[in-house]
Amino acid sequence: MAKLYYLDEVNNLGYGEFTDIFGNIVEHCPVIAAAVWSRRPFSDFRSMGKAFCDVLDDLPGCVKEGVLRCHPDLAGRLAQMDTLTSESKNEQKTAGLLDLSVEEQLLLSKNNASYMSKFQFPFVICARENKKDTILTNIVIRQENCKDVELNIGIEEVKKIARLRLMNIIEMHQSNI
Ligand SMILES: NC(=O)N[C@H]1NC(=O)NC1=O
Repeated sequence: MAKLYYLDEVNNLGYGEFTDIFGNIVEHCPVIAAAVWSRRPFSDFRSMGKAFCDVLDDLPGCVKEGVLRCHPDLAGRLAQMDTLTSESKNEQKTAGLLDLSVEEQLLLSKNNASYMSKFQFPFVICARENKKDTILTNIVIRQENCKDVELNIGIEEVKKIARLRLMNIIEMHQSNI
């Protein structure tokens, strides 16, 4: 089990250590953690989570697209090669995406490709808050949206993923130190 950090420890970290620890709160985007560092001290878990959300909200649209592009396709090539980050692998596993039937795999691959071709960024959804059936439904429905709407939905999903990843690293109980 990975070490859990108390907020008072987090508030005292230098930016190098902070970025090492929180660099994948947003998938493959350590620059977001490096920006969040300067928003310390955090009074509670909520304010730390909000700092990640605020940095994401402040990004221009083209960089938000870049953040989405740092996410792997669900049950895509990286999953098949077993080269996902440990966070993404656990999330995809929890949703049942690493255990698809041949038909489900083909359906998801086809929709990953058509979504990408329409929006030029991958379909992003918080896998831990969904199951494979809702993901397979959502990837079809969301292709009806326009690009601006999908960019916003994608970033909101990144925030949900970030909040759950943060919960795995931050000790929620008060430190007695
Ligand atoms: N494409 C996509 O949604 N990927 C992400 N979703 C999630 O919960 N973890 C991921 O890596």
